Amino acid sequence: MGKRIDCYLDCVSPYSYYAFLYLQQNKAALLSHGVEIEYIPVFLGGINVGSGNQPPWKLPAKAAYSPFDNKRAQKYFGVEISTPDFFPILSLLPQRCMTYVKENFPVERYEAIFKELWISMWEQGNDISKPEKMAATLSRHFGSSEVKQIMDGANSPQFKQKLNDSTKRALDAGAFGCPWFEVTDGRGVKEPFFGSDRFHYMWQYLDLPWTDISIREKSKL
Ligand SMILES: N[C@@H](CCC(=O)N[C@@H](CS)C(=O)NCC(=O)O)C(=O)O
Repeated sequence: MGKRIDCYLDCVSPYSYYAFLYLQQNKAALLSHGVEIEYIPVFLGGINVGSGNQPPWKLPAKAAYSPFDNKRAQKYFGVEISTPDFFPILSLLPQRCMTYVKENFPVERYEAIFKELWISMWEQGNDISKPEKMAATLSRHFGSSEVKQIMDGANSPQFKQKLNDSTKRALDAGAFGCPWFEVTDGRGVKEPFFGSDRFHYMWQYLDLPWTDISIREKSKL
C-alpha cells in the first residue's frame, strides 16, 4: 500500500504557503521513502462554514497571538510576507483556477503556479481575487491563450463544482482549517493532520526515520 500525503491548501492561507514550501523542499526525500504528495485546492471559507469554525483573526485572543506565530513561521520556513491591506480576500477565483490547472496541465506547472499565487498575494501585495490581477499572475507561467483558457475554465459550472467537491472532500476528512492533510500510512490507514507545524508527527505516523520537523541541516533551511 502506498504512503501518501493529500494536502488541502488555499492561497488565502499563509500557513498553507509554509506547508507547501516545506513539502516541496522535501519532496525528493519523501519520494525516496515511497511517500507521494498531492496538493488539492480548497475554499477555506467553505471549510470554516462547513466545520463551524471561524478564521483565527475573528477571535481577539487568536488575532493578538497570530502575528507572533506568523513571524516565527516565516523565519523558520525562510520566507518574508506581509498581510496586504485588502486581506481577507474571497479566494474562489484563484482556487478555481488552481482546480482547472491541476486537471489540465502537467503537475510541475500546476505546482509552480500554485506557489506563484502566494508570491503574488503575500510577497508582492496583489489582490488576486480580482480577475485582472489573477490573469496577470497566471501570465508569469502561461501564454495568453492558456491564461484565457484557465480563466474561462475557472468560471465554468464544472470547475466551480469541482472546487466545491474538493472542499467537501476536505470536510469529510475532518478539516476545520488550512493547511489540512490526510495522510495514508503503509497499511492504507488514514489520519488527519492540521497545520504547517505538525510534520514531525507526520513523519512518525509514516514510520520515516526523521524524529524532528526538520530533516535538513539548519543552515539549509
Ligand atoms: N498552527 C498552525 C496554524 C494554521 C492556521 O492558523 N491556519 C489558519 C488559516 S491560515 C486556519 O485555518 N485556522 C483555523 C484554526 O486555527 O482553527 C500552523 O502553524 O500551521
